[in-house]
Formats: sequence, structure tokens, C-alpha cells
Amino acid sequence: MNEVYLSLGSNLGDRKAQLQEAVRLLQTNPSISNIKMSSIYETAPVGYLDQHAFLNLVIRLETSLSPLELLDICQEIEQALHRERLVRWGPRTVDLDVLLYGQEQLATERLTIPHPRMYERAFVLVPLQELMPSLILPEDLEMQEVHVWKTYINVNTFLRDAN
Ligand SMILES: Nc1ncnc2c1ncn2[C@@H]1O[C@H](COP(=O)(O)OP(=O)(O)OP(=O)(O)O)[C@@H](O)[C@H]1O
Ligand SMILES: Nc1nc2c(c(=O)[nH]1)N=C(CO)CN2
Repeated sequence: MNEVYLSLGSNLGDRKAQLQEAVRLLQTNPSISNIKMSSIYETAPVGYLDQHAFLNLVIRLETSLSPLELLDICQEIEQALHRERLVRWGPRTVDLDVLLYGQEQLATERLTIPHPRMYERAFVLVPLQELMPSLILPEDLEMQEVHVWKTYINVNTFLRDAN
């Protein structure tokens, strides 16, 4: 089994419902187990600023899928939730990025692990630190626009939460 960390984000439409659907689709995959989630954070947009605030979280899971198989699953979920790529770093119904896959280091055209921009992103590192308390945040990280939006006891509570 491989331990994997994914970053999830949404800033278009019903942000929480889309994150719930993405997590539900991951949970129903027979090759994925033991999903743990961080709190959900509301975060100011980074990179492309003229867009709505995001909801972001990080999840840890175990999987027998290879890194590329997992990327395929993430991209299928983005497609199922009607993700469109119109602007780089622009608005999205849902975005799933592979942050870490065990101790794996990869730099291919389709997939780079660890995710190349994760160490500069408070919207990734702050939720990641909840699941990985030994993580030391960079001193110059822009923290002020990253706020806990909601904390769930576990994934099932999150998936049952209607509003
Ligand atoms: N670790 C990774 N996780 C997800 N996608 C990756 C990763 N490494 C490379 N990619 C590639 O990046 C491409 C663009 O991904 P995407 O459209 O989600 O980027 P983005 O979320 O807008 O920006 P960013 O990559 O800065 O988060 C994907 O098609 C995928 O092949
Ligand atoms: N706050 C926030 N900003 C972003 C996000 C995101 O998930 N949250 N994703 C991006 C591209 O991956 C670009 N900018």
C-alpha cells in the first residue's frame, strides 16, 4: 500500500458539494482506502486573483494504484465534475492535485511528484500540516488569507453534511 496526499480545491458553484462528490468518488474506488481529511479552509485565490475564494483541503489515503493511475482517477473526477481549463490557475469546480506519493520522486511530462508548487502554497501546506504535524512551514508563507472554514470528525461526517 502506498500513502498518498492529495490537495483538493473548488471555487465555482456549490464548492462544498463538489468537494464532497470528489471525496465520495475517491472513497468508492476499490483501490483506495483509509481516507483521512484535514479541515476545510477558505482561501484567497493565488496566481490568478480575479476570481472567487476557494475552499481547500488535503486528504491522505492508501492505494495500490500507481502514481499515473491515481492521476487518471483524479482527472476523471475533475471531468465528472465538469472542470474546464479556460485560464491558467483560473476558476474551477474542482481541482485534485497529487502532492506526495510515498517517498516517490517523479518528473515526467504528465506528473511531477512532489507537486512542484506545493511548498509555496499556504492553501496546501496549512491543511497538509494537520495531517503531518512534523511538517515545518516556511517562515515567509503568506498565511493571513487562509482560514478554517469547517472541521469534520471524519470523511463520513463530511459526506453526510447536507448544508
Ligand atoms: N503532481 C501533480 N498533480 C496533478 N497534476 C499534475 C501533477 N504534476 C503534473 N501535473 C500535470 O499538470 C497538468 C495541469 O494540471 P492542472 O490543470 O490541475 O493545473 P492547475 O491546478 O491549474 O495548476 P497547478 O499545477 O499550479 O496546481 C495536468 O494535466 C497534469 O498532467
Ligand atoms: N486559494 C487557492 N488559489 C489557487 C488554487 C487553490 O486551490 N486555492 N489553485 C490554483 C491552481 O492549482 C491556483 N490558485
